[in-house]
Order: sequence, then structure tokens, then C-alpha cells
Amino acid sequence: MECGLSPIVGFRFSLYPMADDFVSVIKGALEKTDTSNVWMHTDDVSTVIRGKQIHVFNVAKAIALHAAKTGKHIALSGTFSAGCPGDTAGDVYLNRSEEIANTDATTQYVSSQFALYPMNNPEYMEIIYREVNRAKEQGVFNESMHYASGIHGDIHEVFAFYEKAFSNARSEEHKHLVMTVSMSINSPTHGGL
Ligand SMILES: Cc1ncc(C[n+]2csc(CCO)c2C)c(N)n1
Repeated sequence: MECGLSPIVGFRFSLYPMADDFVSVIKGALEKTDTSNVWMHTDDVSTVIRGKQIHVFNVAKAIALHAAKTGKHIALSGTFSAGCPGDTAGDVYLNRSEEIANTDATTQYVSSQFALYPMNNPEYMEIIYREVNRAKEQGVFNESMHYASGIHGDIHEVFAFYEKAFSNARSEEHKHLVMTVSMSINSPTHGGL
């Protein structure tokens, strides 16, 4: 499929609540979030949201935060993509204003791992190192590991880092970017902030 020029950003993700009532945690997180600024579709495996970058990251964070507020141990795994829309569904959401819809500032510790894939960019390793260094400067870097980098801290700082990294790793010349994230929230393994 041809890569288009649409500035649309997408995020396909799944929530895995470690709880018997996982259905209500998933559905509750999706329903409590104001998703009016993104195109959203849920199926039996995952949910996809598409729209302006600012809204996609705002909605992704809000869904994670709503799930986290249940107090249950939540795993979230997903892929952000831009520059290769494939289809035009959701393009209508690109005319939304920049005003974000979800503003809950509740503190919540998140431990996560991410990987950047700057498509068709011969400088991809420099781009990845640059963003990992920014994570260190911003105090959200956790650890190095094979195939990903660990990012942790308050959910608002972690998502702010991810949104910046996603912007920084794209360019006019190299529009197509993929970023994977996996998060663990309320895990008994971490001590918290
Ligand atoms: C964000 C997100 N979207 C969809 C699923 C798939 N899924 C698994 S259980 C369930 C509820 C019952 O219909 C759904 C929709 C997921 N895990 N996380």
C-alpha cells in the first residue's frame, strides 16, 4: 500500500487488566475517556484511535489513567504509527482544534518500555540514541535492554516524553514512524513513585 501524506497519527493498543473483572476495566476505561477528538474502533483483540497527534496521545494517556484508577494491575501494549495511513478513515478528525479533552492530572506511577522504528531512515540509530538521551535528561529513563528502552515515572511525564520522542523522530523527509510501547501499572513488582 502506498504511504500517504496525511498527518494523521494512529495508536493500536490492548489493555490487559490482571483482574477477574477485566471486561468492566477495559470497557470502563474506554467509556470514561472523552474520545470525541479521535476516530476509535474496538474489536475483540485491540482498540485503534486515530487523529491529530495531540489528541491521540491525550486519549491514550486518559484511557491508561482510567484503567489505572481501578487500582488493578494493568498491562497496556500498543503501537503508534504515523506517515502511512493506509486508509482515510479518521481524516475528518484532523480539523479538530488543538484543545485537549482529557485533563485529569492525577499522579500515577508507570513503568514502561518503548522502541522507535524510524522507517526508511538510514540515520535511524542516531535518532534512537538522541531520544534515549532525552529520556535520561528528562529523568524518565529507567534502564537499557535488548530491543527496547525502559521509561518510568509519573504517567504525565512518561506520556509527555513519548509524545516528544514521536515528534522528534519524524521529519518532512522521513514521515513514516512506528513506536511500540508496553506499560505496567500498579504492578506489585514496582515500589511506586
Ligand atoms: C483497549 C482494548 N481494546 C480491546 C481489547 C479486546 N478485548 C478483550 S476483553 C474485551 C471486553 C469484552 O468485549 C475487549 C474489547 C482489549 N483487551 N483492550
